[in-house]
Amino acid sequence: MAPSAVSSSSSSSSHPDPLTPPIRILVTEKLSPEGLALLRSTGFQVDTPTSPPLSPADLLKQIPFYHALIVRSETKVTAAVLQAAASSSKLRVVARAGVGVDNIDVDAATRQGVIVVNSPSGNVLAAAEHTIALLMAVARNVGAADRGMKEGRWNRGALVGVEVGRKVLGVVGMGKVGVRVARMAKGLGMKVVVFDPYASAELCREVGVEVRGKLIDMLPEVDFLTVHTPLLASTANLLGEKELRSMKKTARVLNVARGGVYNEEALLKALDEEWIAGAGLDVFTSEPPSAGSVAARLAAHPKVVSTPHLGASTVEAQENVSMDVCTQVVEILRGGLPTAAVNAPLILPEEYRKLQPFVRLIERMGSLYTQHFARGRGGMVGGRRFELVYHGELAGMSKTRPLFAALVKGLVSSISDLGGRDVNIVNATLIAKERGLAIDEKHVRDGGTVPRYAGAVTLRSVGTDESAAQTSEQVIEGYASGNAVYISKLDRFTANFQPEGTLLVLHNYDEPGKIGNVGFILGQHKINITFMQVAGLEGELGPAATSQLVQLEDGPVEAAGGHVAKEALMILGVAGEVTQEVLDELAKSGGILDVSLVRL
Ligand SMILES: NC(=O)C1=CN([C@@H]2O[C@H](COP(=O)(O)OP(=O)(O)OC[C@H]3O[C@@H](n4cnc5c(N)ncnc54)[C@H](O)[C@@H]3O)[C@@H](O)[C@H]2O)C=CC1
Ligand SMILES: O=C(O)C(=O)COP(=O)(O)O
Repeated sequence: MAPSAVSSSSSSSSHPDPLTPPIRILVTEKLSPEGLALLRSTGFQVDTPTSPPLSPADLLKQIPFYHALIVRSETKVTAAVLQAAASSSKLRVVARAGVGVDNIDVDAATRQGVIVVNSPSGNVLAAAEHTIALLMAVARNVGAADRGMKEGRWNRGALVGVEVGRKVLGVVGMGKVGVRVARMAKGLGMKVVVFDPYASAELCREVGVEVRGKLIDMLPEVDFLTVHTPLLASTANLLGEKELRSMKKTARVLNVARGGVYNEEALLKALDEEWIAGAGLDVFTSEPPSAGSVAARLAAHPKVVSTPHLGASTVEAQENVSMDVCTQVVEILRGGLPTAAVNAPLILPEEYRKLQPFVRLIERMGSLYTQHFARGRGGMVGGRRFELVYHGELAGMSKTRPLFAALVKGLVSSISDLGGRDVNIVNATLIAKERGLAIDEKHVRDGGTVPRYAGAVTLRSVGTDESAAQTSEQVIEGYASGNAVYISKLDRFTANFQPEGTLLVLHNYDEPGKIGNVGFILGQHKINITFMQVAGLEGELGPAATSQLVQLEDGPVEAAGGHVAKEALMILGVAGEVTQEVLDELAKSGGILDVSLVRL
């Protein structure tokens, strides 16, 4: 059923599509025709906005019918919208034809596995130019002069302005827009000072701006102030009463970023009480400002030049953003990768059913590696060479990027924070490089040592460092059966356990009484054992077993009963708090070689 508040069109497809047609795309705001034509040329059904636009209630009703949603700044893609979309599991992507994604609940989208993409630079020149337009308009009272002329007044005396050349412009946020504004302002003969705690010092030097360490210290020196930060919890109300009071009475402020970066009530007061001289505002906390709101009073204020969120509204910018996001939507709906994902996942929706168990398996193998081999045994993850060997059905797959990303994620996420970044398909290669992880992928069609499973993986690691400990080979093997994943080999031991929850891996001599001792220690600490498995040496029953005996100095170990002790791994699933004290007690218990605690 076609939605009532939108018109639709489609054309036949020349490309195979992984989703079941008809593939439907909802565009809720005006988008340049170039992008729409691209969508239609792929055979997708594109529903474009009609007048009046979809209400929030209508959007909730319509969204379950769509695979993609394309918006600009007016549509609020709330958690409720994403929840409604989840009812049909169709929605793959929300595309923002522009920069700011503050109107999209990105976390909720991530939780639902919906990719959010934007056009990170398609409209930044337009936004910068609009900032300069407002700068000049505010300096020369262009708005009031135009209004007066249209109303038949010739009031030159009341419209004397100020020059911008040789004045100081303060820029808050030296990102893509901020840098362009700074360059243009320099071209106008202004001195530019900037505040951006995350800006590159080199870039600032290159643009020729002076960096200030504290916003509050910069404010008293500026004649004009412009903000170019995203709207985040940390930038909301960045400019409040205290900040505005610290400025010159002749200063003028600009906002082509987002309503709310200046506290609107404080700004209104600053204008009314003449703490500052004027403002140029393109954005407001509610758009359009609701009648009687502070935003509406600001827009109507005689000292304000206001525009209705026109920063990105140029023919060129709209063509850019339209093509940027429509190209990405097509790519995602065909199972490919976006170029500007705001929340890139580890795995794309299209690949989900087939790859998901292996992504989970490999992520857990990576995490098990780090916690068992590297952390548990004082080794390292960085500086090692890893080999991911795909067997069985996986050997025939060419698109293994999510598996590579899953390994990087598993290896690094349990040991350190990623500087605020989560590993995903877009950044995995970069993060691996930063961490010094060399990862090779191999496809082995003969099934290797695990031929009985439909899809199995071997993770092998060799140190690139000179020391013996770092060069030794370490191996983990695993396989997926249905949705469940299993570890079938850990180091030299043949196992069969699900890598889940909290695990204790004890490397020990396989001799009587060991299990009882371990159980006793855990019991004393009120730790429950949820499962237990003893993993023997690989090929234990065959001739290889004898060569795997533990060598301590001169010869094989004599166990308590006088027989030769062999090594084993005891793998325990546990529930309860495993403290360092517990680990130390276990490690000291007779016959235990080492213990590692693994949380998966
Ligand atoms: N009015 C309009 O039509 C348009 C508005 N925009 C708005 O402009 C914003 C900026 O766009 P871009 O320059 O492309 O973003 P960007 O991400 O390239 O730059 C943002 C800059 O803000 C800085 N920043 C973040 N928190 C800060 C803080 N607390 N104090 C100082 N600096 C901080 C960042 O370090 C970064 O350099 C967008 O998020 C969007 O909201 C963008 C395009 C059009
Ligand atoms: O790209 C941005 O962040 C903008 O603010 C542009 O908004 P718009 O697409 O014109 O509604």
